[in-house]
Amino acid sequence: MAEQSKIPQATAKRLPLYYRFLNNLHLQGKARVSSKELSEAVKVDSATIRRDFSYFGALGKKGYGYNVEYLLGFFRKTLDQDELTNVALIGVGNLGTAFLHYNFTKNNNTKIEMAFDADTSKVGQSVEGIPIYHIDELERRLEGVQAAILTVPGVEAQAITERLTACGISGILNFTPARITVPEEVRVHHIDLAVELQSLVYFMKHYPLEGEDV
Ligand SMILES: NC(=O)c1ccc[n+]([C@@H]2O[C@H](COP(=O)([O-])OP(=O)(O)OC[C@H]3O[C@@H](n4cnc5c(N)ncnc54)[C@H](O)[C@@H]3O)[C@@H](O)[C@H]2O)c1
Repeated sequence: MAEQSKIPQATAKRLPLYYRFLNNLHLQGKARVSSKELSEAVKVDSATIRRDFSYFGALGKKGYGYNVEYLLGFFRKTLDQDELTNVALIGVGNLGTAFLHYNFTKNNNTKIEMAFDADTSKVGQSVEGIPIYHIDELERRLEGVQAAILTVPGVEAQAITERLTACGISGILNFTPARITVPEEVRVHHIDLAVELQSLVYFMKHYPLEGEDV
């Protein structure tokens, strides 16, 4: 990820989005893509796409667009797509089960390797081939896992986080409402659908789209 330190964070955040779309184009045998096409597919305005791409030296030619293979090669290197990050999911309830059914590896560099729950009726089962272990086995099983998805009740989040970080987990995707405290070298991304929905409605009201490319 060395190159990513030189590009703005907002640009870095859009890279997986670009990567996914370009990978699909590549699989369909497309050799090039215009910034307009990209813009419509990933819902990012084309001026932003051009600026983002200029950071990695992909300038695109007028009337030709971008070379899909070149961009993919760049993204793969930057996003470490060739390196798979193993993920553990903690809490196989409504939300957790849905995530286990979703095939993250299809267009991505992450794989849920294992899941944990405290409910003994779930332990020993598997979802889409992903085994569910008892949470008591966390320390014993986490070998080779770098990141975790937290889908347990909020009250359980901090205690589990402490066990995860003690095992060397360096990234947590937190879906619980709890604000978890972690050592400073651990990255936490918090996802709250209620906040996202509220923000969507706010933007719908205050910044209505006019249906044209900005
Ligand atoms: N971020 C969002 O947008 C969003 C949306 C919905 C729910 N949530 C949150 O996600 C979490 C999960 O929601 P849900 O609807 O799937 O709940 P759920 O009750 O269906 O699932 C929770 C699971 O965690 C397990 N669990 C409880 N304590 C545990 C422990 N100590 N160790 C391991 N597993 C344990 C339970 O057995 C259960 O299977 C909750 O914190 C909820 O508030 C977040």
